[in-house]
Amino acid sequence: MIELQKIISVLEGVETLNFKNVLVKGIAYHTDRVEEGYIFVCIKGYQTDGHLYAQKAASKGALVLIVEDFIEGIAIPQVKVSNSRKALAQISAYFYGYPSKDMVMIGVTGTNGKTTTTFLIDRVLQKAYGKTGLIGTVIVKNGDSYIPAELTTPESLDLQRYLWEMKENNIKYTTMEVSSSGLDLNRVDTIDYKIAVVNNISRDHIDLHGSFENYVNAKKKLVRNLKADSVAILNGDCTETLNFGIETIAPKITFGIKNPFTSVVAESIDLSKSETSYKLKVNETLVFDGREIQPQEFEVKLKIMGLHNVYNSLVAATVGLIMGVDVADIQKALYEFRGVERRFQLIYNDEFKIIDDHFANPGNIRITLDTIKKMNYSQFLLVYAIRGSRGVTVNSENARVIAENKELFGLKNIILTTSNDYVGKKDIVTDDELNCVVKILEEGGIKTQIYPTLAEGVKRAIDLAQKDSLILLGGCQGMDFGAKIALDYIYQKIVSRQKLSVKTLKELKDKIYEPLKDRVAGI
Ligand SMILES: CC(=O)N[C@H]1[C@@H](OP(=O)(O)OP(=O)(O)OC[C@H]2O[C@@H](n3ccc(=O)[nH]c3=O)[C@H](O)[C@@H]2O)O[C@H](CO)[C@@H](O)[C@@H]1O[C@H](C)C(=O)N[C@@H](C)C(=O)N[C@H](CCC(=O)O)C(=O)O
Ligand SMILES: Nc1ncnc2c1ncn2[C@@H]1O[C@H](COP(=O)(O)OP(=O)(O)OP(=O)(O)O)[C@@H](O)[C@H]1O
Repeated sequence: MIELQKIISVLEGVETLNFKNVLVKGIAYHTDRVEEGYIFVCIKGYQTDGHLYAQKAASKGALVLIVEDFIEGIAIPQVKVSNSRKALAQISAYFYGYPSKDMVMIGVTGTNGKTTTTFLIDRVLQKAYGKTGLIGTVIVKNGDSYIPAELTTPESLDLQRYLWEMKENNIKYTTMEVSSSGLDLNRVDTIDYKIAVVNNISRDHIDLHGSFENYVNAKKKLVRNLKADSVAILNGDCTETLNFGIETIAPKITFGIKNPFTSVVAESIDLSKSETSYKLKVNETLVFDGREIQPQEFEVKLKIMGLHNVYNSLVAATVGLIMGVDVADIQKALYEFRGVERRFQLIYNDEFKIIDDHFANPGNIRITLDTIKKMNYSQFLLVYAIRGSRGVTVNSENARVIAENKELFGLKNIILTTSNDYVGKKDIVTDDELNCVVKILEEGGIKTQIYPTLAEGVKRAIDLAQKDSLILLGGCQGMDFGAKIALDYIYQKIVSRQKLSVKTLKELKDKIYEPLKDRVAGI
């Protein structure tokens, strides 16, 4: 229990009403989580206003309200601040004893690749140091245990609690995804990142931020807040990302594959097989935390495919190098990693291949198609599930990138579907969303086959597949519905073609569903 006076001493310019120095047991920003003796922080949100729930919070036992406007008729102490989200971040960090100060915090932002890159970095650090923390879109991992994540970057209160739990578990290295919303909505205020990574910047989340400029500006907060003894790791092939360099006083390390003058570069990249390989070259002496890493080169091999994963693994290797991890451990950790679900995930690799990918924004679509161009296959089939609820602008931008890559698509080998048979009401694809995609593809000279349900679309692609075809399940496929439909259908087809004994049937089932067994394969 902490005195209210002490907690609010970390806030600037507060005004109080009915002040009493009560003892505080906890903090909540949602009424559902309020308990006796808690502070309730009233946040003016996008959907509703937390101030409207103050009475309910008080009746559940809240002892104090943090408000942006005093609320009449509630007798408990009220502390008025100019920004409740900011205040939530500050009091949460104080309440949990600033746990991040005892850890090396690594923050990864960027439009694409945050999840994969954080998993890869975590793998490298885990190999070297044993217990590590990882926070992102898929999971929150504290050493050996993990829970599914609610957001990419948790709300500040939850984030501080996770970090406190990690500190209690003696975790010294935590890697986390830092989303634009996380930065914009003060979720990571008070966290000092020792290493900040900016993977790449392209258009995304315009619906959340209002404009691309606002989105980029939100992301820049990550490097702006770095101290001089930290480091910014920037993608040297992406001009938008390189611009982040002038926003920070921290030293910079660049990585890339196109610009041979980046600090760390990947050369001789081979994407033609089911495994990826390249030569990592450190072009200059890297200095971090009193360590000097001399120019050198070594081989990197990956089980995960795709040009984007060359970038993601370059970042992880760079973090490993500057953290003093042995090259052999870096190589092993990167090679052992089997990928994260729906991130260019190879889910079937037999007479033909099936890859499952988000395919969600222009950057992600472009790099996925660029990778596909470098692969060997007899025929490429794209099952593209349009994103419901994202609107015409987002869907048109995505369709334009597909149309720019016309050379990949022969006659009618884009199968357009919706996931209306699987998603909830709010994600149903509207006629406008479907029509804008069809129009852009047709204007770009690409013909499509349209199937209203995901099940029909996926099955059609499998029926069309020939030896060495490559099927990409891209777009909104729910969590893994597209993958499940595909594997179920392949299983049924094989079973109906052959007379199999129970033992071989089981073997077949195990083999086919293997990639889905452990969907968070990074663990
Ligand atoms: C768009 C967005 O970021 N929304 C976040 C925002 O919600 P909001 O402003 O709409 O909140 P609201 O529903 O209006 O409620 C206002 C306040 O009243 C409280 N309330 C509300 C109802 C009630 O019964 N009782 C109650 O106390 C709420 O807890 C909240 O404090 O603040 C909430 C509390 O902090 C977040 O949970 C919520 O994330 C929602 C769930 C979400 O989907 N966010 C996504 C868009 C997001 O943040 N994504 C990024 C990745 C995307 C990127 O790269 O930027 C991420 O980091 O996950
Ligand atoms: N470095 C990269 N550059 C461009 N695209 C990438 C990169 N890494 C991954 N991608 C693409 O983005 C998709 C999502 O990858 P990942 O989940 O790692 O990114 P993310 O930024 O965390 O996105 P999300 O928050 O949706 O999980 C991948 O399937 C892949 O197609």
